[in-house]
Amino acid sequence: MAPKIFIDGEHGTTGLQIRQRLAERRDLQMLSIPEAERRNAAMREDMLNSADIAILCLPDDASIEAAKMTEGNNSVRLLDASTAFRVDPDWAYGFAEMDKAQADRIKAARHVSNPGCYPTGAIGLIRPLRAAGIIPDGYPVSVNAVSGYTGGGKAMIAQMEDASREDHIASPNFVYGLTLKHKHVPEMKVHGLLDRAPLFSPSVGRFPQGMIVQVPLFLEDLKGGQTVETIHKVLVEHYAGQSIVDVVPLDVSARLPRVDAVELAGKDTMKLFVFGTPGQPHVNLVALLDNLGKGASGAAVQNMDLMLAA
Ligand SMILES: NC(=O)C1=CN([C@@H]2O[C@H](COP(=O)(O)OP(=O)(O)OC[C@H]3O[C@@H](n4cnc5c(N)ncnc54)[C@H](OP(=O)(O)O)[C@@H]3O)[C@@H](O)[C@H]2O)C=CC1
Ligand SMILES: CC(=O)N[C@@H](CCC(=O)OP(=O)(O)O)C(=O)O
Repeated sequence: MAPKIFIDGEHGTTGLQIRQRLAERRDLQMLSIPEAERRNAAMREDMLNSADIAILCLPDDASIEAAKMTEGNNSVRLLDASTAFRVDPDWAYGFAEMDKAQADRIKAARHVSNPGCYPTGAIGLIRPLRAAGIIPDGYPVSVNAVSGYTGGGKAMIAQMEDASREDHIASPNFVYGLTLKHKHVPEMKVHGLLDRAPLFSPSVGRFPQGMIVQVPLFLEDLKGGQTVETIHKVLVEHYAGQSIVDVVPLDVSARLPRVDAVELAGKDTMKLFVFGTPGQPHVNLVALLDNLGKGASGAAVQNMDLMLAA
C-alpha cells in the first residue's frame, strides 16, 4: 500500500510547493482537505491521525497544536516545517548533509523538524568548521543574509506584490530583525555547534525565491593557521559523496564577478563558496540556495523520502 501523506497547511506557500513537487508521484497516497476547510480543527485532526507521514506547513502555534492532536497515535510520523521543534532533542533535525550520521537519524525518527531557510545556509557553512576545531570557542560569528520575499509566507508576498494595500512594502531591499533576536538564532547556535549565539542580520530583496547567506571570518582568529585553501578543503571533504550541497571549486569562485541571489531559484540544491585572496587576512563564506527549495519545501521532500526509506 502506498504511504499516506497529509500536508497540514497545504494551501500556504511552503505547503503548495511541496504539493507541486509531489504532484507526479504515484508511489504516494495524498490526503487532502479543501482550502475553505483549512482551519477546520476536526478535519485536520482526522487527517493527521490517518496519515503515515504528516507534513506540517503551519505557523509555530498551529504546529504545536497539530503535534498535540497526534499524541498517543503511534503510527503517524511528523515532519514539521516551522520553528517550533528545531532545537527540541526529541526531534531529529532534518539537514541530512550536516554530518555523516544525520540521514540515518532522520530515517529512524518519528518526529523530524525541517530546518529554517537561513539556518540551512549558516549551519552548512559553520558546522564543518566547528566540527574540525577551526572556529574556536568564543569566536564571534556573524551571519548576514538576503532572502526572496516568499520567505515571509502569504502575508509578506501580499505586502510585496499588492501596491494597493495599506501595509504595502515598496522597498527593493530592506534589512529587518533589527532587535537582533531573530527566531533562527537558537537553531544556528545549536546545530552550528557554536558556544556563542551568532549575530544574525537578515534582509529581504524584491525577488520571490532565492537566498544568499554570508559568514565572514578573520583568518588570524581561527585555529591552526588557516587559509582560503585549507578552509575550502575542509568543506569539500565534509560534503564529499552527496549531490545536494555543492562546494564550488576555488578556481571557479576566484573568477566570479558576483553571486546572484536567484541563481538557484526553483532548485533544491545549495552551493557553498569560499571567497578571499591568498595572503589576505579574511575569508567570506557564502551559501546560495532557494529559500523555498533546500530552505523549505525541497528539504521537506528530501526528508519525507528519507523517512519513507526507513
Ligand atoms: N516561506 C518560506 O520560505 C519558509 C517557511 N517556513 C515555515 O513553514 C511554515 C509555513 O510557512 P509559509 O508556508 O511560508 O506560511 P503561509 O502563511 O504562506 O502558509 C501557512 C498556511 O497555514 C495555514 N494556517 C495558519 N494557521 C493555521 C491553523 N491554526 N490551522 C490550520 N491552518 C493554519 C494558513 O492559512 P491562512 O491562509 O488561513 O492563514 C496557510 O495556508 C511556517 O512555520 C514558516 O515559518 C520554513 C522555511 C522557509
Ligand atoms: C523573509 C522572511 O520573513 N523570512 C522568515 C523566515 C523564513 C523561514 O525560514 O521560516 P521558518 O524558520 O519560520 O521556518 C523570517 O525571517 O521570519
